[in-house]
Amino acid sequence: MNKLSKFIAGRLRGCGYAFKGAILLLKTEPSIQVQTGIAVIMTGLGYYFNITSTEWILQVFAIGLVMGIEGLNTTIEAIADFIHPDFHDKIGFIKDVSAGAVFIAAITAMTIGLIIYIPYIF
Ligand SMILES: Nc1ncnc2c1ncn2[C@@H]1O[C@H](COP(=O)(O)OP(=O)(O)OP(=O)(O)O)[C@@H](O)[C@H]1O
Repeated sequence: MNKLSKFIAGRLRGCGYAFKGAILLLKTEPSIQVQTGIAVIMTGLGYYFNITSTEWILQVFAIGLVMGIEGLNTTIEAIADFIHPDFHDKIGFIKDVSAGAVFIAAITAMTIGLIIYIPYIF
């Protein structure tokens, strides 16, 4: 196998692991399941109100932002629990700021949603 084929095979294997990770998140993480439900509802609303291409881009971006950061939050929680299963102030801080990042993304997504849909509803 030459260098390029090895490189491509490695990237494809990486995509496979990443896909497996996304499926694991969907199967095991309640917050991701809720966010997937919200994403489906928002997609339905997008079709119902026939939102513009720019609004679709913003909506898809907002959904991806929240779910991506939630995935990272899950990872950080899992690492924290693995390296230090007992109670520790530092672990509490790490988990709190990680959850804070999800909160910021969620508020951003909610604001985008309100800016898009308020003019269609009222
Ligand atoms: N080992 C620990 N040491 C100190 N504080 C902790 C520890 N584990 C959890 N906490 C505190 O409890 C909060 C919730 O932690 P937990 O791991 O249950 O996350 P969660 O937000 O409930 O995550 P999920 O619902 O995604 O499992 C943390 O943000 C932190 O304040």
